[in-house]
Amino acid sequence: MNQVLIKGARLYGEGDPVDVLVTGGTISEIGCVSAPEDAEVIEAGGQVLLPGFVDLHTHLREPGREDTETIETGSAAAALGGYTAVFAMANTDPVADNSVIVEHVWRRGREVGLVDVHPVGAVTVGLKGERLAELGTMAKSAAGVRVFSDDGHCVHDPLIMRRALEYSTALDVVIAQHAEEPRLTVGAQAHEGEQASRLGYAGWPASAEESIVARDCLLAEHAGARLHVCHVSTSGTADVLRWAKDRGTRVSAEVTPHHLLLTDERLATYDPVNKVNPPLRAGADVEKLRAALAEGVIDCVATDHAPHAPQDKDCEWSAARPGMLGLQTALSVVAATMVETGLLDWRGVAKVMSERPAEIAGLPDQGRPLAVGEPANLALVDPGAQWTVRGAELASLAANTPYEGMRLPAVVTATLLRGRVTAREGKIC
Ligand SMILES: NC(=O)N[C@@H](CC(=O)O)C(=O)O
Ligand SMILES: [Zn+2]
Ligand SMILES: [Zn+2]
Repeated sequence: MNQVLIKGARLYGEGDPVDVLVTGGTISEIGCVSAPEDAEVIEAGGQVLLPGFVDLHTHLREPGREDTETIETGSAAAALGGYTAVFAMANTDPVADNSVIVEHVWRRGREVGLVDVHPVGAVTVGLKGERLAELGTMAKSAAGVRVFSDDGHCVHDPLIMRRALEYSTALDVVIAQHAEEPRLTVGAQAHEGEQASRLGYAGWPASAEESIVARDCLLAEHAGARLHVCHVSTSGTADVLRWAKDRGTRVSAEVTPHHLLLTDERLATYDPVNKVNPPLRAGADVEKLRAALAEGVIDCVATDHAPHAPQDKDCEWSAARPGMLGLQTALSVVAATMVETGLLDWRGVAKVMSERPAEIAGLPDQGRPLAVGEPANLALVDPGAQWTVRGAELASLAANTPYEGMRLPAVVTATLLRGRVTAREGKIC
């Protein structure tokens, strides 16, 4: 049986270094272990061992835009970023609104084998917001869809959203909402505020997000359903989430690394690499989002990894597509914004990047404790190392990273999926 020995790792960055032996797909021994014959040995030198990361929000672009990302290249980016499971959004072409597409994505992910690729099913047919898609058929398909979202679009019709939430309770699935009241964002190009006025962009108001989140929390509460809020970007949304959670609403939420680090000040260059939906917000929002994540008001970090072709990004701002790469930089941005600031320790990072997202999506074998008998889905992180981001060197087919040339802390040095090394020292295995 395949064996891997991780020598001298600090579990969750705590205590003295220990050796972790992985046999088959399982952690078989923790302590002082001498290397069995034939075991692959990883010298950890005191690095931080965490459960493999789980991304609830990834765009892999297959089928339809294989020129920007495929399940294979996106899986490689995920493995290099420390991920062992990703949720592939439904806004592909054709849309993942039926069991044929979700089963294709699921099977292709298995064939590539670098990360568990879980397809997200669309809530409405063709993401049009008019008719519910066949949620039950997708949930019962081989792909076993557990998360549904029209991401890229908001399920804005309250009657359709109510029906989706009610239907979801019988299937025990979660509806993930891209919260954007479309009537409030017609022509919107940037966060509504001083910067947008100065640059002459139509504003994307915070209330477009907050009004939908408040509405959906109430709809979910009345339906007894589970709601997940995608890419929270405003301070007011954090307040609404706290209010809803205090009432006992079954709501969870994610924040992206870019909304934890970047502000709309970046827009001064007019470079569309900074264009994203929801838009980069003000400094006060960023501060509030970090605090809300540290407190658990926001449950987890999700990348919203959104690859785009050069011709869709290197153009006039208003014509450019929104979205930015995220899988390979997420851990480092979380280290910079949450760990170096003292807001989270590494155990906290395990919670927001692995344990909570696995719970939200109902994955039984991810986000598990680092203990004997548990599945060996692992990420090894060198907390003291730094690296310089180069879009062209990332595994994604696209290169639209907003962190180009930035020096970031913390490097993922190895990733294990069910005991198999998928990435090591920046290379795919
Ligand atoms: N985040 C983005 O700006 N873009 C996403 C869609 C989305 O997440 O809303 C995309 O698919 O490119
Ligand atoms: Zn979205
Ligand atoms: Zn998205």
